[in-house]
Amino acid sequence: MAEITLDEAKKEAASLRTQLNEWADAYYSKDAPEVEDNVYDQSYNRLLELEKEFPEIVTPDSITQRVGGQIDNEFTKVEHPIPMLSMGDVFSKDELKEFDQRMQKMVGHPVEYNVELKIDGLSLSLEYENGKLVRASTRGNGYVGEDVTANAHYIADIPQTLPEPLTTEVRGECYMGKEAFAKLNEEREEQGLSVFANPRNAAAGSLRQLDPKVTKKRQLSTFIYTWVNPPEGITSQHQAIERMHELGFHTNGTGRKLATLDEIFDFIDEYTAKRNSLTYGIDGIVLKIDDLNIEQELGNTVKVPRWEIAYKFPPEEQET
Ligand SMILES: NC(=O)c1cnc(N)c2cc(Br)sc12
Repeated sequence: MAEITLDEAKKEAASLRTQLNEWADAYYSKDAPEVEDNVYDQSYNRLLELEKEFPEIVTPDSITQRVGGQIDNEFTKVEHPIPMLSMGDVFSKDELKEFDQRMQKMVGHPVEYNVELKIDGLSLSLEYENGKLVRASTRGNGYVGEDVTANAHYIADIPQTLPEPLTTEVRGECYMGKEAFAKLNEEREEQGLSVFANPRNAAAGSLRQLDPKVTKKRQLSTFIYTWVNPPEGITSQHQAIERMHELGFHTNGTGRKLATLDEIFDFIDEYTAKRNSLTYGIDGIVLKIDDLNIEQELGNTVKVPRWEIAYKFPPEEQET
């Protein structure tokens, strides 16, 4: 950590707490996230770093002292032993090239990527015991999330029972399609209710409901893209997606295993052009090293996995 004085640490910590409280309130109390998960996580981790370096600056009301790290609410808390990390972002093809060079340097040879759409929703974990859905949870701060199992029973594309008695965990994105979003806001406007700013907020507000009957009335969907503990024989991300699809999970069929940057750039150009015509929101493209063993070897930094990156699109022009 760069050398800073106690006084500077106090000032920076106070500023981080104010900002994090505002973001957490927007996310947890208003279902209107103001920033992406990884922006929130960076500030939260910086505050943790300062409080670790200068324990005397910790205050009882600091957001790091709260159960789950955020404003507590009525949801049962769920620990994520394998954290639901966000992911690093890049905003240009040059930066993607640097990422690829970094991967090749670390791995020692060229790597293949599974390239997938980055869905604009909120992260969701699904846990199964002997093939039965026993728990669904949000990411929360990545380490502690909220139990939304009762609501997950009302999301049509989530398999409540698997065709095999697997005890396993998968993760993905809960989202609201553009059509369902427009219909929901139309209904809310007719009822004189506030409207959701975007499908992501609508999905958050519909999944993070204390009353499952409200979730039941909303048309939520999922795309599942991570197998936390894949069975023997599943050695690549591409294979994991295919097998999860066979087990009944709703996976996004656009993923491709690509080996060259030119192919990846073509994929980015293709979905930049297709973005507005998709029935769901995307905010970028995700590159993941396809070989799961390499992913394991590379592991994560304190904040994000080393082996994947999100290429972010510019914000969508709002239709006037
Ligand atoms: N395809 C994917 O891996 C993917 C899609 N959509 C997202 N919002 C995210 C977020 C993380 Br973290 S990974 C991922």
